[in-house]
Amino acid sequence: MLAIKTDQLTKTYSGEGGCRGISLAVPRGTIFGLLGPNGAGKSTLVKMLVGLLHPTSGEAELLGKPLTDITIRQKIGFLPENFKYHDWLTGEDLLRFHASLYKLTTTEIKKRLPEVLAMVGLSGDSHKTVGSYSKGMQQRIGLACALLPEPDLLFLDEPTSALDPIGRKMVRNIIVDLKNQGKTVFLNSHLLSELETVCDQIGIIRGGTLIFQGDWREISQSFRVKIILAGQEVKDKLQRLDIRQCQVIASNIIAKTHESNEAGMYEVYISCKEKSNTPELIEGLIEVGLKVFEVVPETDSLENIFLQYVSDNSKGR
Ligand SMILES: Nc1ncnc2c1ncn2[C@@H]1O[C@H](COP(=O)(O)OP(=O)(O)OP(=O)(O)O)[C@@H](O)[C@H]1O
Repeated sequence: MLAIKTDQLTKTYSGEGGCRGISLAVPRGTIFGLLGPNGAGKSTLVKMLVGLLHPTSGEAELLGKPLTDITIRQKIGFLPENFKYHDWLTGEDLLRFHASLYKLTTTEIKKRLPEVLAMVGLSGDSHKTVGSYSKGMQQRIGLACALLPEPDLLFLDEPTSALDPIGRKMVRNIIVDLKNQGKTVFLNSHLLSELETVCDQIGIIRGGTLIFQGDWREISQSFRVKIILAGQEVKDKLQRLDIRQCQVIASNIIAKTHESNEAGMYEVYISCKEKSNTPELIEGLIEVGLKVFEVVPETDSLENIFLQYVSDNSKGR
């Protein structure tokens, strides 16, 4: 069962910008992270999905219903990127207002208000006006509004941009709890280290086009080793190195031991298909007469993969 399904979804602004031909499938009960450089089209896509923008073309379904079915919005929570709430309302008033938009009953409001305030850590501040809240508190109350209807699908656009590390952890916990309850979370964030820890799948968007969707761990299977070594004719020897499944990515001299450039201490990055290739690699380096001082395994991070995708011309326009 899919929580989100889009088919060639497109939104352009007078024929420019926005995003084009987005075909996406997000399974229910998962956490999906959308990544992309500034101006890539992430917010445009989210705004179309939550009904704030009409697509120029293409189709989409949320929780099995077409975007045009507005009843489904009662099951959807949304925290916008540029949140700006009514300054003069208290936190509680704002929640009541959103509860009325969601058409929650009096009984549901009575139960849900204290629950969401506790979830976002604002129980003691609900009587204060939103205008007196700090930016982080405003983001928290926005999240509380999005959580009000116990959403089956929650869209969070940069949910932690104003939060301190404690607030970020709180959001992470909320997201993981929702997933454990079978809900779906669609996250838009530049904080890749956060996405890395929670997301089941990611989508990478560049220049308005979706250039990757899937489990980022599957494309991070190759791993690198950083090796500090020394010797004569290091570059030649590295070129002659013939180790199965291993490839030298870069070698930089970090200290000269003689006047000649040919001898010195080098920092070498080598990619290996599998971790089990490492002993063979070290043996190979020693066999060609190099002295190995340090071997540091480096697993690919989501940040590395993202940078590689958005800078690689072969992977999108
Ligand atoms: N209202 C608008 N009118 C005209 N162009 C727009 C409008 N909104 C967005 N765009 C353009 O569409 C493209 C995608 O913008 P969008 O805000 O969706 O990107 P984003 O990935 O969310 O960026 P960021 O990470 O900076 O928030 C950009 O080129 C932007 O200039």
